[in-house]
Amino acid sequence: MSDLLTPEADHAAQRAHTREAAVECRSLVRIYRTGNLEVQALQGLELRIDRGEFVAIVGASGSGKSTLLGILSGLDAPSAGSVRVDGRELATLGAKERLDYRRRAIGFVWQSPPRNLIPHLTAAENVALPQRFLGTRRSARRARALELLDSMGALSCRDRVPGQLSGGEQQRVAIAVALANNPALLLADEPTGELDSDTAQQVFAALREANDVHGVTTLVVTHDEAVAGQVRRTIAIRDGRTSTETFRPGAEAGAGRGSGPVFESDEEVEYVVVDRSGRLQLPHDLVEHYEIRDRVRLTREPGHVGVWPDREAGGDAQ
Ligand SMILES: Nc1ncnc2c1ncn2[C@@H]1O[C@H](COP(=O)(O)OP(=O)(O)OP(=O)(O)O)[C@@H](O)[C@H]1O
Repeated sequence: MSDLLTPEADHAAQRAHTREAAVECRSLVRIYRTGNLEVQALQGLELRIDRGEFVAIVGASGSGKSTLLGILSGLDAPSAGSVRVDGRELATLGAKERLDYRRRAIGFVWQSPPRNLIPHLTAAENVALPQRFLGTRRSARRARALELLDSMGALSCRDRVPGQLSGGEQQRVAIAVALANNPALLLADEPTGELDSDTAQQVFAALREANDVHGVTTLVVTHDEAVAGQVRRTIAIRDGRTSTETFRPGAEAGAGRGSGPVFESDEEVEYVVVDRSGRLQLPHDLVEHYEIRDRVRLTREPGHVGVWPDREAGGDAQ
């Protein structure tokens, strides 16, 4: 809250907010229609990610995570709202611009290793291929492919086809492919979902490397708490909206932690997202724990707002 900040800190916070974000979604809506059925997969989602951030997206099955990635990757378009990536408004892109956006601005890693690579090409050829779309010369393509494979710890895989690689090796090659055109945004949908925990750690380390060394803004959808626990910022999606955010200042050192409603400690701070109309969604476990029903009572306190279960509605004030 601004009354807790010094004027300098307040200005710095404002400057940070007006800087162009890598990703900015405003009131994002995606409705799927099949016959008479309508599913609102995204229901006014708000999201801002700064350049160079590494963010994990978590949420129950069906909460809208893949739908969001589909839109950010340019494979799908929103039904309403605005989505800007690296300065481009995606909702209004034409077909040609969309293809150009997908080739230049986005790197994508799917959950299933075989889906990421072309089976009859070697690892080096897979990494070289996307660069052809940008007209990069053959020798430069090969050199960049080897450099990226090396940085992903997969140089020894260069002359093997995907069928001769383990699942973890395939995913590390897939990250190199995703980085080939120096994208603004690296998206990964459950990239460790089909791997054992040791291999998952190696693939996750490769994603960190992509973010740290190559500086690419990285967004990873994951169910894996061990993975989410190592990311500085985790955003939870519930019912098609961003609901909570958890910051872990110690995450860079690889300090994994369990999940749970943690408000504030030396290591972890949990925030609830407030949309532009002032709406917020209380985490489910708090709603249950404090027996919150229908409405809450708000109190103005110095420097913060108190949220109280409504006694008349049966809640037990804490
Ligand atoms: N092509 C589609 N047609 C109709 N409904 C869809 C389609 N794709 C997704 N949905 C619905 O939209 C909602 C969000 O789906 P989405 O795949 O984005 O969720 P998710 O959080 O990625 O789930 P999971 O973790 O299981 O992959 C779900 O109710 C899903 O059934």
